[in-house]
Amino acid sequence: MAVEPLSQKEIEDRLAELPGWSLDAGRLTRSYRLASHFAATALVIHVAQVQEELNHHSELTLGYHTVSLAVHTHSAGGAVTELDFELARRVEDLAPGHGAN
Ligand SMILES: C[C@H](O)[C@H](O)[C@H]1CNC2=NC(N)=NC(=O)C2=N1
Repeated sequence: MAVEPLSQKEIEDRLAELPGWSLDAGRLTRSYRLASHFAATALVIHVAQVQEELNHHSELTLGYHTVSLAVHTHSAGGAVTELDFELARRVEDLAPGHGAN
């Protein structure tokens, strides 16, 4: 997968397809709310599994009933790349199964 930095327009175009995600301080970010702390913890484990599969890792934060992600591509000097969007799409696909919104 290419690790070239995406342009602002490329980022905006991709974000338009990912409701709930935004660009904050140079990172793709999203927060999910879960029904319980255990549900939030289960989502963290699932996301960690996908991150290991992709070999692409976010700053993954577990709150009381929340899970937050912030991701950019270290090997691209901290730019946002397609690898970040690939992770975002995978998490968007699995989150509903956890009752996340
Ligand atoms: C050695 C290992 O493949 C690299 O450090 C991977 C690990 N996870 C990563 N995660 C992110 N967000 N960016 C990277 O460049 C990256 N590189």
